[in-house]
Amino acid sequence: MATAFGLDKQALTIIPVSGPLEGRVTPPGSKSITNRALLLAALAKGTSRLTGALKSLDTKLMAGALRAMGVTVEEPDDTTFIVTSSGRLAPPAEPLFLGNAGTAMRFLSAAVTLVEGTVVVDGDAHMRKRPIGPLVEALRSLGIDASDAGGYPPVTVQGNGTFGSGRVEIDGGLSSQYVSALLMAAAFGNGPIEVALTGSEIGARGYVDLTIAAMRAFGGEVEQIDASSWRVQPTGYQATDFVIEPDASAATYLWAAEVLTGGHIDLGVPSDAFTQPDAKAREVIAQFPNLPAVIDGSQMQDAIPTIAVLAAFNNAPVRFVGIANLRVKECDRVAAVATELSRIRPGLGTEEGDDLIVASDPSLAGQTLPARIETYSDHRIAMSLALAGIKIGGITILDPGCVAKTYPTYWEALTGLGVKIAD
Ligand SMILES: O=C(O)C1=C[C@@H](OP(=O)(O)O)[C@@H](O)[C@H](O)C1
Ligand SMILES: C=C(OP(=O)(O)O)C(=O)O
Repeated sequence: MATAFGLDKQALTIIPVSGPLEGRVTPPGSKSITNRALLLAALAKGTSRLTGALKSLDTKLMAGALRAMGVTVEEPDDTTFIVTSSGRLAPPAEPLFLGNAGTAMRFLSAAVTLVEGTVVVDGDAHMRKRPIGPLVEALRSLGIDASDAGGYPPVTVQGNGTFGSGRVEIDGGLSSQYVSALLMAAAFGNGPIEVALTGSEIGARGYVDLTIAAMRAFGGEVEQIDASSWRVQPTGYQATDFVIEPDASAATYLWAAEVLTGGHIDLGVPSDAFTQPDAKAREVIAQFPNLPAVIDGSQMQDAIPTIAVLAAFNNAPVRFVGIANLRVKECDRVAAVATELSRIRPGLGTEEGDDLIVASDPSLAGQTLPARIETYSDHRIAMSLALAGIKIGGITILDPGCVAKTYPTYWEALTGLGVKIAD
């Protein structure tokens, strides 16, 4: 298959647009929902058909890991996975390699406890800097033989085919994915399992809601006991056909491109149809060029780089709060956004503690400010900073292929809207 536009280039330069961006772009399927559905389908006996799915690096890594554990994952077209499973995961011949896919790494670290045998769950050099200690501790508290490398991947699990029973506590402050991972595996307990948060903080709660909705779609029984605990019944999962909605985080770039250029981009899906947390960004983005002075990013974390770049063109400065865990995403996104905005104009982005402050300047639009943007292997840094290039001349995005993690056709989406991109 031909490489999607720009993925094989070392750098791309965005040519500013003079008018509004108009057109129709449907974002790819949700990464979060696709990787939940792939796992749940693999844990269900029978065949599940997942449509509207994302085909990207993160979902290919999840699918590859499931195949390595004996699950049949077919791909009849660009948006469908057909998953056929015995309902059990077989020991893989080699360590599972999950690149920098946080969902795959965290969800599988818990799910491989259902394998009878030893499984090593590993990622790339970036993933090996993303904490996983709280999840491994939680697994151990259930009596599971699990270890990590000083709180980071690789994770080694000696599974015995079940997930224990009783109550497991987890601090979801660094990542809500730990909570989602435990909830999904908990359907294989020896009895009901209660999953309880220890800290009051838990990234974006909306991701736990997505997990619960996906579990229920695959026949799981999970009830919320109170604001910080859930009970999962030992039902396992049932194969089903499942439709995946478009990715709300991907949509944020299109919503931002729309307001930045005063255009109209039809995503083919109404913004209130999304169930993912980042859909909350739509209301915030709609306030441009009068974004709030303080934006709490805790419930729409992946949208913050997008809104931060938009904020550079806002009428007044914006402080982003509640974003400490952006420091442990694909890269330290607080530092990366501050550094790269300031590469465009010194002082445009600054860090204050874990807050990010964007010193807005509407007159940036129309200027030529050559900058070679480092992307730190982080798709969201590439995709968000590219938005600056729609209004400012001379913006070059290095390693543009990193968008393949979640949005391989991103550059095509922009060119399809009329944005000119040079090698
Ligand atoms: O559960 C999920 O699908 C996700 C949860 C969030 O991560 P954390 O829970 O690590 O904050 C988000 O940033 C990530 O892109 C996807
Ligand atoms: C944080 C992200 O991904 P993950 O944690 O799934 O690697 C993201 O897609 O922005």
